[in-house]
Amino acid sequence: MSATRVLVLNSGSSSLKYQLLDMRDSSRLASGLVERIGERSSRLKHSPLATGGETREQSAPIADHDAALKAVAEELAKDGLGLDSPELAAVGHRVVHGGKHFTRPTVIDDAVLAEIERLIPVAPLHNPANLTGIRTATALRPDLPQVAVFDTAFHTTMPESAARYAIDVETADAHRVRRYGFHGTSHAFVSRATAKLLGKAPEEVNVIVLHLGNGASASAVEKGRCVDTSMGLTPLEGLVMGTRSGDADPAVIFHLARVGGMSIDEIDALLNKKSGLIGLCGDNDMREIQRRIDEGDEQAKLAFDIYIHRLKKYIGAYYAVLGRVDAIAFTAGVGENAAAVRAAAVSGLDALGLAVDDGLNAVRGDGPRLISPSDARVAVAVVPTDEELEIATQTYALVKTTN
Ligand SMILES: Nc1ncnc2c1ncn2[C@@H]1O[C@H](COP(=O)(O)OP(=O)(O)O)[C@@H](O)[C@H]1O
Ligand SMILES: CC(=O)OP(=O)(O)O
Ligand SMILES: [Mg+2]
Repeated sequence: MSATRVLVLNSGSSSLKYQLLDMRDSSRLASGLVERIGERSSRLKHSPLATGGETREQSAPIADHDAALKAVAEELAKDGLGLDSPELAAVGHRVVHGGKHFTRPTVIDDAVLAEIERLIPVAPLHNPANLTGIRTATALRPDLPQVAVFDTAFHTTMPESAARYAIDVETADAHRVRRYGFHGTSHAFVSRATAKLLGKAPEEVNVIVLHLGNGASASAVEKGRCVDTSMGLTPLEGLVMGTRSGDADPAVIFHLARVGGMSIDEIDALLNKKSGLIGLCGDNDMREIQRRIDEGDEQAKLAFDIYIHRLKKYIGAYYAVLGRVDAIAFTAGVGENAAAVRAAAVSGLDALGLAVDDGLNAVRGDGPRLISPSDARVAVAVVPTDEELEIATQTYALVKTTN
């Protein structure tokens, strides 16, 4: 097969991230981002890496994900990398919710589309955007395989003891209420990269992965297989996130409805969009929170402390789930960049063999690196995630064999 390029689309609720890769050597030909889709201040940033050209930016209202992808296709075409290229082998789509049955990357057909659509109620921020990306890409290149790579796939190995909520089994099964987990492509990629950093095979190590981006989740990976993860039926459960509350007593919802007079939709928006760091201190960007803490802002400090407290609880919980831990890996925007978060998350955990070396932790770098003292019992590592590369790799492996 001569076509060796894969376009990867990662559609978020208000953003579209994309990369075009050549799978002969996994090199990036172009990458970019459309932000604030649906707002008046939308922005497209496109880096034509293959031509070595300057990054191009444009600000103009982009109404929805359909318009966003069409604008991206135009940018790619300017560099001779348009969707009409015969060198394009497939489009790989990040699909956030794949339910229980999609355990691997899947070529999208009508039945797959219908299933992704059926799952919208449990991924209302993500699956609609993913569907638009798929439909628009299909319209632009109907002959091309469109592949879905599911955030939930890596977590389908969780045992029932971790995947089930302790609620009435009949009701739960009737409505498919169970813990699915998300960010799986990242947890899979990072747990493998962590094993490699330790000079081991994935089957030889137990790793706790902390994916701390705007959305955040932890996972316990035993010998390469996920055995627990912090997100559940939806990406709302678990850690404190940029705008999501993470764990809260479910009775908070009844209370806000009965006593606070809020509707279910209002509570949904409150917990998903107006909680977490932004709800606690008005900022969801860890850089801004750290700047405010440095200036003595107590509200920002409390938000940080709540974020860290939750993170520590999950480290302890997954330590217990795994029994033996070889490494803890920090990844995504906060995990890769915020040294203060990493230091605070493991502080006081010496009895568990966990510590960071302040010098190593402060060093900024691009690749996977250890930040624990050389004699530490458990390795603590910073392992940059690359969801786009992982999606492209899985997509290309699938179309190479089916074409
Ligand atoms: N240099 C930095 N220091 C601290 N936090 C950072 C830094 N750069 C990015 N972040 C954090 O990373 C977040 C974005 O992470 P990312 O993994 O890109 O999220 P997402 O994929 O959910 O958009 C930002 O909201 C910010 O909190
Ligand atoms: C599932 C999820 O939370 O994704 P993101 O971090 O991209 O919002
Ligand atoms: Mg992300």
